[in-house]
Amino acid sequence: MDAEGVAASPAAPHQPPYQYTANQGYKQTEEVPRELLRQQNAAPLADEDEDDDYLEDIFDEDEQDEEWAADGDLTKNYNRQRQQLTDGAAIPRSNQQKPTANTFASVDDQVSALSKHATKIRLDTVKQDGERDKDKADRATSEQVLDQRTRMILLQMINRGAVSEVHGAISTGKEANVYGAVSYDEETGAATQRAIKVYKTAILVFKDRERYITGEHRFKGGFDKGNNRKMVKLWAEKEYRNLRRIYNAGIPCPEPLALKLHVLVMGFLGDKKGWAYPRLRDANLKGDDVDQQWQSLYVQLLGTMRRMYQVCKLVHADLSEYNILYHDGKLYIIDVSQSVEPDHPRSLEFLRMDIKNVGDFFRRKGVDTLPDRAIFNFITVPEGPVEEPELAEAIAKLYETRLAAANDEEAAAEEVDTEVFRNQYIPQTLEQVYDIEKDVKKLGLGEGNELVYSKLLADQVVAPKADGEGEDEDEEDSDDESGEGASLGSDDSEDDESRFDKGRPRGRKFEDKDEKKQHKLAVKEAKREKRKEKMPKHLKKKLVSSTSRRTKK
Ligand SMILES: Nc1ncnc2c1ncn2[C@@H]1O[C@H](COP(=O)(O)OP(=O)(O)OP(=O)(O)O)[C@@H](O)[C@H]1O
Ligand SMILES: [Mg+2]
Repeated sequence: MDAEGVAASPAAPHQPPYQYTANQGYKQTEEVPRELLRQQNAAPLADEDEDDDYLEDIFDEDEQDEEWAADGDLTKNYNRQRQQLTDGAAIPRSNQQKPTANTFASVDDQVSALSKHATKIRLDTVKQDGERDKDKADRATSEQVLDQRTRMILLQMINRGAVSEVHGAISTGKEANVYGAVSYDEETGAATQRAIKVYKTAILVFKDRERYITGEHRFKGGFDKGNNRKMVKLWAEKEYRNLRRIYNAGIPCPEPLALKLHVLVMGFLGDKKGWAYPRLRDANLKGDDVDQQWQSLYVQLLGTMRRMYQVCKLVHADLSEYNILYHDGKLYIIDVSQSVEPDHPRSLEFLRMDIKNVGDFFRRKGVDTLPDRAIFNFITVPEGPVEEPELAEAIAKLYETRLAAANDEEAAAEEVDTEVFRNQYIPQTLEQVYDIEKDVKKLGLGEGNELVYSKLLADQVVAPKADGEGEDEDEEDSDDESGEGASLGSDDSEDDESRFDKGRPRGRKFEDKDEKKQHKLAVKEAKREKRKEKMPKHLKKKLVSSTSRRTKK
């Protein structure tokens, strides 16, 4: 293991450390801090293609307002960066029409100006539990070599004040690395820990993720599996927005703080010294009522799942003891990039899988768990509480009804039922119902409860967000006419009329086909008209920067 991140020589702020050659990309010159040089020599970076725009999109100011999402004061951040950059080098203002010739110069200058922060990326400061995984700690060091794009984004984040220093990896995985970071208060100097999740752009595992995206209306028009970089950016964006929903609903999770391309800054779940909370899997409960603690954690989690479904309109879709952190009796939900909305064609399947994983884990901990089907209904039925302590009370009732009926025979029947449930096909739309006539007959006979999708039928279908709800999470897209929650790829959303379908009673499937087509056409036309009136980006930007922008909520 070589000594990464030994103090680098200070960067020379006036010299661009890179030279741009057309069609060859960026070549480093001697002015590069030693640290950066070592990074470049360290390993072949699979991700590093030599596109002309390899770094350009990072500095693309036109896109910045959209790509840079921060909960802090954007204007302040923006001005601070402008200020800091112009301190170091004369930077041509490039936010007018983006003259191509100038952009390259500007990128060089900006890279140069940012390199003065190079020493604040100190990946040698790895904070990992030695007991937990020694190999992993070693891997952390060898795997945390950053590609230039990521490095630039991190420097930019430092420059903008999103974080003050980036430290070593807390976790290195197949799809993402999570780094520790610190933010120092400008006035008091007080340190706050942060976590930065960096999605890997050169990965094959993402292919598997297609199933979470296919059918996801939020990815319509924005998903291009041929382009890893774009895809990973979408993925990070999805995690950011999902986190925001979950955080705003008051569910314990990392606070989403800033996002740029494939790099996400969030609140740190851990102590003041930078030690992360353990995963639920590794939680070491103490005391003489450990069984009781596991039981109440189980109940807590079921409540959280229902809240996520009913309030955030999300199914986690990768929920397990690995994606939950534990601290002091509280469960924190993490890793939500793959979470889907209830109208995703496979959301119920994912929910069932989540329920199974959770149940399996808690059973291993000795918890008397509820049957999967009962939980599935508890989570999906629209009526009922979505807040504590009512949620826990509702679960207690589920236990009571079960106990009242409990005898050996019924317990056995319950087990069979759970097996059946786990293997049952869950139709998500009426078109997917195998034998609709049979099911309708069942309904007529008052046996609708036997249908696995019984809680989701017409009048009970999960309602979409009421108007005005969820606004808080979409401030920066305030011109997005849909007002939709976590939309992605907002520029290419013309084909995204599915969002209008969202949450309509499934009965709409019965609508006359032509009528439906007409409706779609009308919606499309209306959107086209609306776009015509849309202000060009550069004008909007100018206007925005001349007026004071949104303030922190
Ligand atoms: N906000 C946070 N605060 C503290 N630790 C975190 C935070 N986010 C993630 N971690 C740590 O990083 C680990 C990986 O995070 P996460 O589950 O989000 O990544 P991942 O998508 O599973 O990555 P991969 O699949 O590549 O392993 C977590 O198990 C947790 O230990
Ligand atoms: Mg994970």
